[in-house]
Amino acid sequence: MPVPKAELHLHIEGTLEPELAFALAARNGVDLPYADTGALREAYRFQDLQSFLNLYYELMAVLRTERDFEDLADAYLARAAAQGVRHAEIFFDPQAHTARGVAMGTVVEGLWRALERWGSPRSSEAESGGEETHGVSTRLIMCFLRDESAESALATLDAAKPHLHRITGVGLDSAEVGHPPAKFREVYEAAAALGLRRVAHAGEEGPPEYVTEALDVLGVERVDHGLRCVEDPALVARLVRDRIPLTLCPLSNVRLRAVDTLADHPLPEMLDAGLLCTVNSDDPAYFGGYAGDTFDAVRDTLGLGPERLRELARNSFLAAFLDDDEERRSRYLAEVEAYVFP
Ligand code: HPA
Ligand SMILES: [Zn+2]
Repeated sequence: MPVPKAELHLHIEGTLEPELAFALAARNGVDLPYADTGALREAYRFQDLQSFLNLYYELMAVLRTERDFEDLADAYLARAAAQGVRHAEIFFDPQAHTARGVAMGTVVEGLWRALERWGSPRSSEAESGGEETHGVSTRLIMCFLRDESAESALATLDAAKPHLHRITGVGLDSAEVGHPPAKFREVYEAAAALGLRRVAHAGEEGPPEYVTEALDVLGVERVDHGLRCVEDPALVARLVRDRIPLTLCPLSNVRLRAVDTLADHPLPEMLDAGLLCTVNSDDPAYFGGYAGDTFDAVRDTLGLGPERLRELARNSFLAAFLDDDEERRSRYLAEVEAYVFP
C-alpha cells in the first residue's frame, strides 16, 4: 500500500493516455494524425515546454462531450487512488476547449460527474475488482492560458460564473517565458473578489522574478513548480519564512528538460533548505508516471529516506485547499504519520 498523499499539480488534460485518446477519437469521429497508440507514444519526446504543449493541445481534439470529460477524470482518479492519492486538486484549461467550440459547462459538468462519484468512499469488491480502494476528495482549479490575452482570461472567468460552486480556485499555465504573471493582475483581482483561491505556474522555465511577481502581484497562495527559485537565495528565504508551498513535478522537469536528469533535481537541497515542497505528476500520461510513480522515482533516484517521503506526503495535505474541511485534513495527516514505509 503506497503512502497516502494529495496531488496538487495535475492537469486533467495531461492524463489523456493514448489508449483513451484513440477510443474517444473513434467515438467522436475525430481523425488523429497517428497510426496507432505506439506511433503516438513515439511523439512523446519533448525538447521543452512548448514542444510538449503542441501535442497536449492537439490531442484535446478528441474531448468533445460531457461523457468524454467524465471518462477522462474517472480514469485518472482510478489510477491516482490505486497509487495512494486521497485528495486531488485538479487543473483544467477551459480556453483550450471553448476555443474549439466545447462549452465551459460541458467541461465542468462532465468532470464533476466523475469527481462526485469518487468523492464518496468505495470499497465494494464488485467495483474495485477485488482490490480495496478508497474515495478521493477533490477540488477543481481553472487555469488561464498565459499565452492568450488578459481579455480572454477575463472572458473565461466570466463564462465560469454559473459554475463557480464547482470551482475552488484559479491557476495560470501554458507557455511561461514572455508571459509574466503581472499580465493577469486584473483577472486575479476579480477571482479573489469572487472568493476563489489563487495559484500560478511560475519558475518552471521562467526566471525567479516570475515567482516573486506571482506572489506580489497575483497574491498566489501556492506556487506551481517554482523550481527556479533556487537561483535566488532571498526568494528561497522568503518562501521558507512565509511557508509558501511549491508543487514540484520532478518527472515533468526531466521530460521538459528543466533539469538534465532526475539525479540532478534539486529536491533534496530544497527540502534541506526548509522549503515546503510537494511532488506531483503534472501531466502523467506524457511524463511517465502518476503520483505514486513519482514518489518511487524520487525515493530511488534521489535517495530520499522514509522521513523525507513522510515529509512530502505531510506537506501535500498541509498545502491542500482543505481549509473548509479541517477534520478531513486531520484524518489524512494522521494516516501519513501512522504509515509504515516498507
Ligand atoms: O507543465 C506545464 N507547464 C505549463 N503549462 C502546462 N499545461 C499543462 N502542463 C503544463
Ligand atoms: Zn503544470
